[in-house]
Amino acid sequence: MTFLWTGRDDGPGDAHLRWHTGVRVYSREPGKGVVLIGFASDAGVRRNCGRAGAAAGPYALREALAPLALHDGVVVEDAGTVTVEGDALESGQAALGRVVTSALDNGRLPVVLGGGHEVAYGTYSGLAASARRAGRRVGILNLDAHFDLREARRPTSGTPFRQILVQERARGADVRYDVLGISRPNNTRALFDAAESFGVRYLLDEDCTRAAVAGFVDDMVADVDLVYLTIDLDVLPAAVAPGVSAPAGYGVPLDVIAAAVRRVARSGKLAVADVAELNPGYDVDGRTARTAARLIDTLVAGAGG
Ligand SMILES: N=CN[C@@H](CCC(=O)O)C(=O)O
Ligand SMILES: [Mn+2]
Ligand SMILES: [Mn+2]
Repeated sequence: MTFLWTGRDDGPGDAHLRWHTGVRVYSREPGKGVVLIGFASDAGVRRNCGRAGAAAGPYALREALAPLALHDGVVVEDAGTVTVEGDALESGQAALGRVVTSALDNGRLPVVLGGGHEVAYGTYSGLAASARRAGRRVGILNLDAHFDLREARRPTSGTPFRQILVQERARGADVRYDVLGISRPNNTRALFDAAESFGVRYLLDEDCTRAAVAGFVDDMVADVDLVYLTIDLDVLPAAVAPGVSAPAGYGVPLDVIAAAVRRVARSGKLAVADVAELNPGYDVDGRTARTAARLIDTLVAGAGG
């Protein structure tokens, strides 16, 4: 479904600016600012035996962003949505990758609105194509209760980072993968072993204090040229993020996650970001969508739009 940016209008001019009045259609020309790209998919979640519904995520995220005030001359454009039809996940990820690459090549900060966490393979593919040409080293920072390093017969929402690491190491690329918010009871021993074998650095949810997270983020940022920030909303407590496939029984507090997002956004190295796993069908009064929209606004404001 095509989204129309509409909502409450208090009058003309910057003083009354909101997302729905400020967001423009993506020009596909060189420029600055953020480009929103939807990825309507839950094919990966379904393959991973999760609760379907994340395909409605991009629409619900735009709906939650629309009424928010837009400050400080931030520039946001909307490139529309890549839709995964049926089970055609791989071609959808490739299509998303092409849009991300073109936005990067035009000098923009792509912000992808998922979609299940299978969005990550598409987002990363788009970044990798452009980073490879420029010889830049990429770090992936995943805010997630899960490693998503599953070994599976075919790609799912639980496999994207294994796909990326296997593929990049085979071609000799030194991509770094760090995860904040891992829940020990929600990842099997096999997944912790996979993380160790890939040299993944992580912080458990219980250890995510503001100070620990700040150090963790700074360490990664200092070690890479470009950061891909991926936010799986199930990293948050179920009280603020009930509308996901796998709600957290513990979760990292919102203020800690917001501080991590702000820190990466202000680092000057953020190249691309995505928000994954919003499942509006399980949301409670738009709580998860509103939380996600707030994080996207923090990210966009921090990066300077
Ligand atoms: N993106 C998926 N992540 C999780 C889902 C876990 C669950 O459904 O309980 C995973 O595969 O580990
Ligand atoms: Mn997760
Ligand atoms: Mn995930």
